[in-house]
Amino acid sequence: MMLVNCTGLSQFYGNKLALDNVDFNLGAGAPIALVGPNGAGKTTLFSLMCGYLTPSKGEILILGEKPGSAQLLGRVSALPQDAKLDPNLSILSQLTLLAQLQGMKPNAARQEALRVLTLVDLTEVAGQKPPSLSHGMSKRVSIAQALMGSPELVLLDEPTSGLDPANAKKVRELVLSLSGEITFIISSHNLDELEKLCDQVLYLDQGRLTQSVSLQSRNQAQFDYLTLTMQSCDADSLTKELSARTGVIAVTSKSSNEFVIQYDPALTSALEPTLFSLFEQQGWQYKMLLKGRTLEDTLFS
Ligand SMILES: Nc1ncnc2c1ncn2[C@@H]1O[C@H](COP(=O)(O)OP(=O)(O)OP(=O)(O)O)[C@@H](O)[C@H]1O
Repeated sequence: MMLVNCTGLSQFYGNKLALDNVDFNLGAGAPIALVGPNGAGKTTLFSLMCGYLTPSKGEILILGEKPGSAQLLGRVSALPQDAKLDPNLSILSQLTLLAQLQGMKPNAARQEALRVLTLVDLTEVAGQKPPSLSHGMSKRVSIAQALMGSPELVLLDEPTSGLDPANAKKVRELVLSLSGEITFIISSHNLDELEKLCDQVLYLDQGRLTQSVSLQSRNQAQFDYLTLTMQSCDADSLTKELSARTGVIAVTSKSSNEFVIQYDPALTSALEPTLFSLFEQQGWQYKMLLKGRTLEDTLFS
């Protein structure tokens, strides 16, 4: 069974069309990214998947059921963009209460609350109330809440916004470690992060689904890419020299020291050694050479 089926999905707020005839199907598996500029309709799509909104037109099914239906209780959960915790209850009490609302007995609910707090590395704040937590800690508590029970689908809206780099990394590691059991759909503006986590990317723009990119099939494409960052070089000479190498199809400069090289792997067995000897001949220093191209380049070039 598909995890999400979306057919002709449209959503109006009054006269404002926030989602425009969106169609896609998603299977269970590796994390899926939902990307798009501000106002593209990402939160609206999440709200429809959670059952907070009813579609104006079209249909959405999660695990074959209508979002919000009793059959999905405990199987789908979400970290909303502006998740709020109850300021008057300790973290442990409110997570325990939420676990009880999922049908657990008080003792089991408390154990479950402690289990998810351990996952986000926050057992030490179990007895504290939300106002004494930092923004990043509150965010991790909300992520813990989304992991309670055994959900099959977890929707994370901007899970690392406002987190420091170390905690953002912890959240990414947690998502990866759980992604064998849970399918995550992650909305974020951080393309570098999504690239590390996701195999598939849905790109929304002005309410329309304009691209659905599989990062795996991107790696099996006819042409390959290298992304090159130079320490020092003459950009025009470098572009000219690179373009003259066998198998190179195009060289695009992203900035004065960053270049994307598109090449045909059938015509050159290994381009990298050729590049290294070119740098040596010319006395150019490179900083970084990456196989492939970034998600940003894939979506916007
Ligand atoms: N409750 C609402 N009433 C009226 N218009 C709304 C409402 N919620 C969203 N919109 C509009 O619908 C469109 C899509 O909004 P949405 O919040 O889904 O976008 P988003 O992709 O999540 O944006 P962001 O990246 O800024 O969070 C926007 O034009 C927004 O102004």
